[in-house]
Amino acid sequence: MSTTEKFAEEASSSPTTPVVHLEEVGKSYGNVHALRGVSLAVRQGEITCVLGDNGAGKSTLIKIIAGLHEHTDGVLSVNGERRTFSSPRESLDSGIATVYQDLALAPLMSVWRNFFLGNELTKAFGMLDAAKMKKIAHEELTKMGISIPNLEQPVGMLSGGQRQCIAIARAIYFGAKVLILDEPTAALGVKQSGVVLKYIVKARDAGLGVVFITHNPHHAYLVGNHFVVLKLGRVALDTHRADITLEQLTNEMAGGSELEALSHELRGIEAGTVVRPASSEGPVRIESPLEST
Ligand SMILES: Nc1ncnc2c1ncn2[C@@H]1O[C@H](COP(=O)(O)OP(=O)(O)OP(=O)(O)O)[C@@H](O)[C@H]1O
Repeated sequence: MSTTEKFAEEASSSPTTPVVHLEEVGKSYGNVHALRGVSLAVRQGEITCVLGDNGAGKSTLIKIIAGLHEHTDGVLSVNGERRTFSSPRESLDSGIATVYQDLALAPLMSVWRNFFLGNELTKAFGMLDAAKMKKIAHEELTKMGISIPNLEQPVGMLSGGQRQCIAIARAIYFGAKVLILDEPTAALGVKQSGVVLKYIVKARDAGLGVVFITHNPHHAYLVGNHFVVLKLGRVALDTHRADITLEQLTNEMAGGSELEALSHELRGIEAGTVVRPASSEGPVRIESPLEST
């Protein structure tokens, strides 16, 4: 069975009560309505993919759940309890771990120090228990199948994919119930993206509710159980895996009618003439019928 088929097969699970629930949530920055009437149910043991183009409101949504911004409308509940987080610590204390694309770890610190960052183990007289932390970090990373030969290495020397995987393993070890991943594959190549997607699936299989923010419908469809597409701050689509194909999801992301218009425009360009500049090294200019008015 191919990895794609395996992910697809694993990505079907039964619905449970939402661990994080947004009902008609809105957020305004002065006159700017970044989010309006957004409802979202995040369930444990499921990967909820939140997709959207630039400016769709994905970051704002994460910031509300992660405690960086307070919502201005609607209701946010965690485990059925109404909440408004006024700090990231409050969100973390509720079992919600957020991994940001660039800020996941401290680049100059070693792998094991990063694993325990903010949760350091101490022994007598408040001394750091380095030996114990190294041992646990090694065991936990190995358990996840993450192979980092030297845990003394600064995290900044690792690949972006390895850094994301360490951040995911750390969240699982420290007992997160919900894992929010902010575009974890955006800066990665195909192979590294695959590795990170594998750990996203592991986090789900460990029982976490995963919120996977992405621009990429292909990555989302490989692992997702539930898909929410945001457009201009509103939910444009909220559906489950059984009810949508990759093609439909991709089309939805591109925006059905916008895609139609683009395809029309491209047909026009194809029908145009290619004009080479005098210097053969210069850019190729395509004269399209759309330009010649
Ligand atoms: N602090 C802020 N003050 C004013 N407007 C903001 C602020 N943060 C976001 N916005 C606006 O809210 C809207 C949604 O932005 P947001 O960053 O949440 O979108 P996004 O989907 O994360 O986009 P991207 O993929 O580009 O990061 C945008 O119009 C943006 O300009």
